[in-house]
Amino acid sequence: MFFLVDWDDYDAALFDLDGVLTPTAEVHMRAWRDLFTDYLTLKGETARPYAEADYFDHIDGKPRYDGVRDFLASRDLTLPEGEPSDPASAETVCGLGNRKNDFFAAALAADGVEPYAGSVTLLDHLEQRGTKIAVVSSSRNAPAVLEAAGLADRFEVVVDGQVASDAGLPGKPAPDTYLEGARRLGVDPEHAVVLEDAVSGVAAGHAGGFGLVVGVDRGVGADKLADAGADVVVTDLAELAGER
Ligand SMILES: O=P(O)(O)OC[C@H]1O[C@@H](O)[C@H](O)[C@@H](O)[C@@H]1O
Repeated sequence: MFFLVDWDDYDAALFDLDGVLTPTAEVHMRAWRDLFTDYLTLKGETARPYAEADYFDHIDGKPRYDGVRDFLASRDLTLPEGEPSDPASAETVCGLGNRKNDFFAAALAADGVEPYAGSVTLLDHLEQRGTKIAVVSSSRNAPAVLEAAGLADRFEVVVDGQVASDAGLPGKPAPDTYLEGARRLGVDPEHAVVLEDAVSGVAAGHAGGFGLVVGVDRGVGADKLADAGADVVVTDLAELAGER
């Protein structure tokens, strides 16, 4: 059998979470749809209604408030930034982001989350061969999602949205959070693999000079991931769990 990655060439793998290890990109996607559909309707805005493509084009993979700001900009709308502590009722970038988080948290509590089976197969494979692993997620919910999915104990290094915000690191598509993940693992980015399902995340891995960027196509499209800098594109991480 032919495998796409020769793990002997790399010391570490840095995984995005939502859409790569767990199917929670869909949960985020629905929460964003609920937020912006309500928001545009209640405002009586004449702006084009929210559509599924908006998630992939403006929001996917980015930190919470960047997603709000970038979607509003796509409709020529601006709001005051506000503060992360803003209540969900506040009409600010942070308030809307926190409103979306209420939708996300309710769905996570109601439905729980199971990791992708193929992703667990790859994690087991890497653990067996001693390859270092980390999670690099834009989400402030990453620790809760890892816990709910039963994956928390597998990762000593987790760079999430809260860690990035505390350290003042710009979010994806900037490479900084992935570079921080590599630094915390003690590996050279050239000898590490980034695994990402979002265009913004693939672009971050590419900009960071990582040895290999794997695009995981969960609906974005292989062409878009390759255009953003993915070296290989797979649809299931089990495709990478073997020796070449
Ligand atoms: O959970 P948070 O902190 O609101 O972060 C949201 C973002 O988290 C990312 O991991 C997802 O890929 C994004 O699409 C999502 O919008």
